[in-house]
Amino acid sequence: MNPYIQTNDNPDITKERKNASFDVEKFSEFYVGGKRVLAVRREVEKYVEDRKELRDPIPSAFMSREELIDNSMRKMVEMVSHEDMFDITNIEKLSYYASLVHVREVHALSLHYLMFVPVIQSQGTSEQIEKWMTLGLARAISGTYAQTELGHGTNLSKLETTATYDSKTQEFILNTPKISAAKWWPGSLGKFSNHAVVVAILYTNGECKGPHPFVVQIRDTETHKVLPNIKLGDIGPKMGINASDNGYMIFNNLRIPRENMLMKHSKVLPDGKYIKPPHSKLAYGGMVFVRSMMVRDIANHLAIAATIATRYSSVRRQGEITPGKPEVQILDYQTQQLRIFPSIARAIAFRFAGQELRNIFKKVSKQLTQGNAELLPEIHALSSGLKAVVTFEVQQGIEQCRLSCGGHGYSMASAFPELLGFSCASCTYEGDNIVLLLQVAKFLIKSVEKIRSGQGSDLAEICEYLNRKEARNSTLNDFKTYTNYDIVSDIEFVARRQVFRAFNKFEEAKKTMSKEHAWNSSAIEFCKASRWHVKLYIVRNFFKKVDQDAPQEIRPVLKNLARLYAFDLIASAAGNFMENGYMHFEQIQQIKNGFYECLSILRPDAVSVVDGFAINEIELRSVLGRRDGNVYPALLEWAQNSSLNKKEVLAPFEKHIGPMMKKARSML
Ligand SMILES: CC/C=C\C/C=C\C/C=C\C/C=C\C/C=C\CCCC(=O)SCCNC(=O)CCNC(=O)[C@H](O)C(C)(C)COP(=O)(O)OP(=O)(O)OC[C@H]1O[C@@H](n2cnc3c(N)ncnc32)[C@H](O)[C@@H]1OP(=O)(O)O
Ligand SMILES: Cc1cc2nc3c(=O)[nH]c(=O)nc-3n(C[C@H](O)[C@H](O)[C@H](O)COP(=O)(O)OP(=O)(O)OC[C@H]3O[C@@H](n4cnc5c(N)ncnc54)[C@H](O)[C@@H]3O)c2cc1C
Repeated sequence: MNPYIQTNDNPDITKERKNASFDVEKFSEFYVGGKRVLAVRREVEKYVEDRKELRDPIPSAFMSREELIDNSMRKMVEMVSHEDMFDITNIEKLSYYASLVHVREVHALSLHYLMFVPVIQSQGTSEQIEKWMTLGLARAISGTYAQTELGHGTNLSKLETTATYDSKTQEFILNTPKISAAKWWPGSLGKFSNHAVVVAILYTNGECKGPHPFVVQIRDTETHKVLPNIKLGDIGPKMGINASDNGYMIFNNLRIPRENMLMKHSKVLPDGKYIKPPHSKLAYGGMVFVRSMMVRDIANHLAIAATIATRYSSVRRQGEITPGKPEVQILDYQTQQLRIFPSIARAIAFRFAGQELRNIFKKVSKQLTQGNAELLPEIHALSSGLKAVVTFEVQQGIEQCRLSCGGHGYSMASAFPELLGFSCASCTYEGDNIVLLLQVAKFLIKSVEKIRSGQGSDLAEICEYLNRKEARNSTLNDFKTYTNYDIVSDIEFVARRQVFRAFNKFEEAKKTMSKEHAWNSSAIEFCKASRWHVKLYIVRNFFKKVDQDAPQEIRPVLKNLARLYAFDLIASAAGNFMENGYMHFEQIQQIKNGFYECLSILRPDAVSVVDGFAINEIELRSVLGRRDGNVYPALLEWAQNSSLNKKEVLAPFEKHIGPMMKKARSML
């Protein structure tokens, strides 16, 4: 029994659902992470559906910025008051609940829960955790994470906000020495947070010790007025995420107690003596945490976009394939499938990679709490790489899905503008993608150095392919007999060659210039190497998940999607595979044929696969993607929310165009 089939739905979409070759419910269970997870999601959905107060009174597209903020804050306070749902001991349930209430908004406590509280928890001493976490978890205070400045975001060592220790008073003096040092961008800083973890350059006993985190109260907890020696404000409207008051902050020699420096890893003793952390980058742990959370979350945005585009394309009829026959569903066009189906496959590939990353992150966090930072570089490289590759491809995929919906895709009713606004931001926040790819490259360099110095057996598992023996040619003969193992081996070959190419270029360049200039002159090759390394990880993980974990009933549909993903990857980088004859022209043709076959195998199942993503209507928030496929009446109804439709003749007409035309008529 397919729960998506209901009476009064658009007949085309119903027909699609009836033709599915697999059990949608089984697919959903596997996709979301198990039967129990799906049941919890349904329980949360019902809960939110039944409570009007947790929902938007009108579509958010029709709200002004003030209304957006008011509505978001109202929902946030309502959301947290339902303690059975907002249960911080059950992060899966809580984050799904929050995503249904807030959809694609960053609300006033997003940064509080995502960065302020976790950073205190991971970087604070037990006394600091006791003090700030108790207040934070009770929501007696609300905090944000203020690191980026007007002049510096990426290059943390050159941040300019200073925290100078005064041993006489046992205080830090926070200061913004010049305009470029103003904090700029932190979410919820502009108007709502009353505390912040501020990252500032520490000076003690006259020595600079680099960036460190400090807990700073920035507004009065009773009056909410900005505290003396601080200037705060909103930075203005952005491409998206406008319910959030991203803000600026300027300090004028603000004094805070010594106890406000988060001192789990590095410490400043009362006399100003500095104690180094066990690993110099432990203070960056908050960013690693968010990057590890982002991957699965942003993959879901691509799943949403693909759902909208697929459902809409199944009910939209335009043009003919056979002359004289009725207009076809646009999903039948092969070019439409090219625009949408790779996004369906990627959404799944990225979700599985995000799930795996979260599992690894949990393992590393446990080790870190026991003082073991051995796996920190590995998780930093993996989370940086996945964040960079996934956010970029999600953003590109959403745009392809938008284009596939023609004019209606451009309307806010489609949800694409807000999906795009969010995904564009995710390419930048938590580290610009290029910068993060270069971080991955540093990790790859170390692996190659190990191989070259005869320590190839000592590589992280994720880099073991770098030490495999070179094959001279791809063994691909016919795509039908091209096994998952062969596909991975061929992608490994290209990834390995690119990593060594970048490394060799770097080594060569170092002979004639400084290491830093050599690095810059090899950076494009290194970014390519990092991308291949990450994409290889994603493909391998996708196949592993399908071959080892997927239930038998849904394995064929998932296997087709995994192959579609891999064939697309190879076909769109054919040059890399053909270089030096590793693959020849006919083999690339085989890959393309395989890709075309994957598209046509997916076609009759496409609607059911996106149904299988189990995305609730509230989270979808799209007229084009609605489950019942009744798009046209819904678009007309949606447009009635426009304030322009409230009056028949608008004042600007009476004021400007009306008189102009009247005058023109009188002169004829
Ligand atoms: C409860 C919630 C539930 C669900 C939510 C789910 C999902 C969330 C989804 C959405 C989010 C929604 C809302 C949030 C919205 C916005 C939030 C945005 C917040 C921010 O943007 S905060 C600011 C982020 N800023 C950055 O990321 C800056 C990027 N820069 C850097 O990371 C670093 O500066 C650097 C890595 C580029 C360089 O650092 P450096 O100057 O110190 O460099 P060095 O050359 O000295 O050292 C490099 C050396 O160090 C290693 N290294 C670097 N970082 C790390 C690390 N983190 N861990 C370990 N090692 C690290 C690096 O590899 C080099 O090593 P080497 O040995 O020297 O080669
Ligand atoms: C919506 C949104 C929310 C945000 N929220 C927060 C927040 O809550 N708290 C917070 O502290 N910050 C926040 N930020 C800031 C964000 O983290 C930074 O914008 C981001 O880290 C990039 O830094 P930047 O803006 O200084 O870019 P820059 O570092 O100036 O980068 C600009 C360009 O220069 C290139 N570049 C820079 N350095 C290098 C290099 N070493 N090698 C090669 N190329 C380089 C980059 O690739 C990029 O193309 C937010 C940003 C956005 C958009």
